[in-house]
Amino acid sequence: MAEAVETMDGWYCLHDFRVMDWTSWKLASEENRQAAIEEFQNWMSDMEQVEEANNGSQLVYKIIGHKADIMFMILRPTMDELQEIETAFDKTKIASFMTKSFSYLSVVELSKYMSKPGVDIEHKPEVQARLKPILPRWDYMCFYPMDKRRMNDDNWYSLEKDARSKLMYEHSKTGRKYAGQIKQIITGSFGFDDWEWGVTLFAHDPLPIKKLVYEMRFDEVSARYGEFGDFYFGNILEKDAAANYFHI
Ligand code: VOV
Repeated sequence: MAEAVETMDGWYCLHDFRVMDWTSWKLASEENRQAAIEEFQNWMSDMEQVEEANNGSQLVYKIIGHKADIMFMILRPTMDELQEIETAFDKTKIASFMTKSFSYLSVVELSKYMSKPGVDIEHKPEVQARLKPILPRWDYMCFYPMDKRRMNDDNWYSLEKDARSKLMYEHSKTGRKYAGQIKQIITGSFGFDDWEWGVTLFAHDPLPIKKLVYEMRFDEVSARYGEFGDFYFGNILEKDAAANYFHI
């Protein structure tokens, strides 16, 4: 029987996608809209204070296309905090002008495929920083969920660990070519959501994301074993730009 690889798990993660009901928003009074925007910006400020205290991190993106308008990516030490944040947002004024289109629950994950046996890397500061990351305020974000295939001869979960490590090494070599252009956060979602991992990529320019995802399609681990869900792509929404975004 193939051996599982040990994972290191960090902050819990919620990707929360909302669709804006622009028609109701337009029908609301200027005063109500203003109050909703101010409350939203205050909510973002409160979240930023949590990040400054290093107790979590979050970003808001404007999703391009019709799958959603806004995505919150929220990282917190406990799953309970994610639930509280989701409910707190649901109770805001602006949330009553939004519907929920999709969500994804996971935990920041690093696997020990690349670590030497007997060496404890989990407590190294650089590993802890990757498990509890302050999200990069980069302009573009791409999110998609994925599985590793279990079909006939292409079953990731019956491959021996050495074979999987070799494929992951090839995967990391492709990824490293994009150092400085793309930051990836892999979150594990076994038991938490419908897919096995969430992939969140951050970039300053959209094109390297396309190039990386395309190039990785040819890595054996993706070509033979990767199954992918819907892709979401967005532009960052900073707190100070929120008034302009919601302005009618
Ligand atoms: C941006 C570049 C980039 C880089 C440098 C990179 C490197 C690495 C390393 C070194 C490791 C293993 C150790 C760890 O860190 O866990 C991983 C792990 C993983 N990756 Fe990755 N990945 C990247 C990027 C990257 C992308 C774009 C994807 C999506 C694949 C695609 O085809 O669309 C992906 C997926 C994953 C997954 C699902 C895992 C966990 C697999 C498992 O079975 O446990 N990843 N990844």
